[in-house]
Amino acid sequence: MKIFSAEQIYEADKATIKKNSISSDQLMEGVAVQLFNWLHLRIQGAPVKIHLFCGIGNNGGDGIALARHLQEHGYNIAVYVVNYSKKRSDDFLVNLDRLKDRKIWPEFLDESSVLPEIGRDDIIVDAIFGIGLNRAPDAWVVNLFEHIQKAQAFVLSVDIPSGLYTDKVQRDEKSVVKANHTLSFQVPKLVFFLPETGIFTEQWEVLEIGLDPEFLVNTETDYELIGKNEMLPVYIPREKFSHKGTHGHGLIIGGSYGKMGAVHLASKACLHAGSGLVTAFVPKCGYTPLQTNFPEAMVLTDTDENHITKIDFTIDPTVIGIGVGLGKEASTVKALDEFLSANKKPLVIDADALNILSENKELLKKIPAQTVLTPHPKELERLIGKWKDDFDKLKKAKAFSKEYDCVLVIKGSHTITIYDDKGYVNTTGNPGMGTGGTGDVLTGMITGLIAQGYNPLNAAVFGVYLHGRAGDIAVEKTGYQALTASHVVDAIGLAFMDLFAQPKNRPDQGESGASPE
Ligand SMILES: NC(=O)C1=CN([C@@H]2O[C@H](COP(=O)(O)OP(=O)(O)OC[C@H]3O[C@@H](n4cnc5c(N)ncnc54)[C@H](O)[C@@H]3O)[C@@H](O)[C@H]2O)[C@H](O)CC1
Ligand SMILES: [K+]
Repeated sequence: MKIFSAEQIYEADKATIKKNSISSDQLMEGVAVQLFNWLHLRIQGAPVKIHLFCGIGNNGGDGIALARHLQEHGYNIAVYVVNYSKKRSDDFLVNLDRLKDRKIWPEFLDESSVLPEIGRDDIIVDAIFGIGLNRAPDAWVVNLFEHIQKAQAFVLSVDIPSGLYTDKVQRDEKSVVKANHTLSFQVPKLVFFLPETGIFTEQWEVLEIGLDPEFLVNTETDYELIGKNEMLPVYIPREKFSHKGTHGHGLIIGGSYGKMGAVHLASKACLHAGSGLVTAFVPKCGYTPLQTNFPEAMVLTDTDENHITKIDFTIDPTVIGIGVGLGKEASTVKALDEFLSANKKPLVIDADALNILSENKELLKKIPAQTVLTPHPKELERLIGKWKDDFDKLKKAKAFSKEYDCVLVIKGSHTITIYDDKGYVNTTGNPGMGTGGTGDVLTGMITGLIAQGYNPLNAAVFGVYLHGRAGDIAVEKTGYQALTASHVVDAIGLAFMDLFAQPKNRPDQGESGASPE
């Protein structure tokens, strides 16, 4: 699913209005009907008090139009106009008049108003600011946000939590409404997926509002949300007469004394992701544990007992995953340098191999085109430098990807894979996966996918998706606390099979997601 910028959403509105020969007011009416249907289906006429806080732009217009539908169906409503500016939008005014025609007089709130009482069991509709927010809200509006928060009532945000920008981070946390649920029009907003801004909505859901499909299909976006629908076309089916020789050979290089489990997990994940063969290249101390515990893997060893000191092998792997459990001994740094100078195979680089690259930036020039790098936030910072906020991080990551022609997998609760100018936002995974070894599993999976013929970008995006899905499947049996990296490996096969499972029937809902908390 494409993630559009605010500018593109405004363009989509214009294209829809033109193509369908409708007015912007009719588009808003369609939105209001969708909002009403969503609420009505859930509260089914219950006498719960609904407080609608409406701004004076089109987000406010949506709220005012929703209020009219609620009133027509006998709901117990209170409507407030948050008068933060004199520049009211035309469609807001049209809907305000319609409301007044029905003898509903909203309460106009400004700096001097006494704020309304809100019960804990009431519902709040937040239609104060939408995607048009372009500067920090005034202090009295921030006070209102705090008042809303203190009520502890259920907050439903219209399109986006008020106070949240679409393209930058709101510095002051109090200047954003914290929504329990956000109904986002037609497309999700990028800010729902970034660590600094995703915290403002617990759940989000897309409401189809009938924007022009041709515009949506033909417009390229900077970001894409990755779910099953995006991954199914990427999947490479197994051919009947294929054999282990046609599914590639993944080589996992890493390990050091006390960190051999990382290689075990990555190699196993590589095989479970479908690599025909897997070889682990480790210091000598890894030979016996790997051969004993993981019979499917072949094992090659360094001459050194405890660390990698020279990467020397005669096999011909399809792809190499390097770095898990590697350590940063001086002899290992030298070995990595020599290896990168000679290597011509596709690479997946993780963990200490990334740290070595960060400390020896000249080595980055030696990585092959489209190498996949899988940093967690600290490793990323060492690679690309400190960032001001999440948007700056993405900008720097894109510049880095271009400079070194690499695929950058930014690991997090919504892992974002960056290649060139584009970002792929993952939707699978859960907080149980924040546990030692899951990163090693991901490295192994991406290596295993490249071994089978996936191009590095597809392997990274698909690997991240499957990894999260495997975690989601595994956690159903273990719970968050007990989930381990081994459980994730064991569920990789189920994650593949889940691609072809029939979706559960949820006719009333669009695509949706929840923040991990
Ligand atoms: N395709 C769609 O998604 C549709 C969305 N709709 C809704 O329209 C809003 C966007 O409406 P817009 O009028 O452009 O913006 P806002 O409602 O967010 O209004 C903001 C308004 O106020 C000005 N402003 C911005 N920041 C401040 C500030 N800090 N203080 C005071 N004033 C401010 C700004 O100039 C705007 O004029 C979208 O989110 C949806 O809810 C449509 O209903 C139809 C299609
Ligand atoms: K809003």
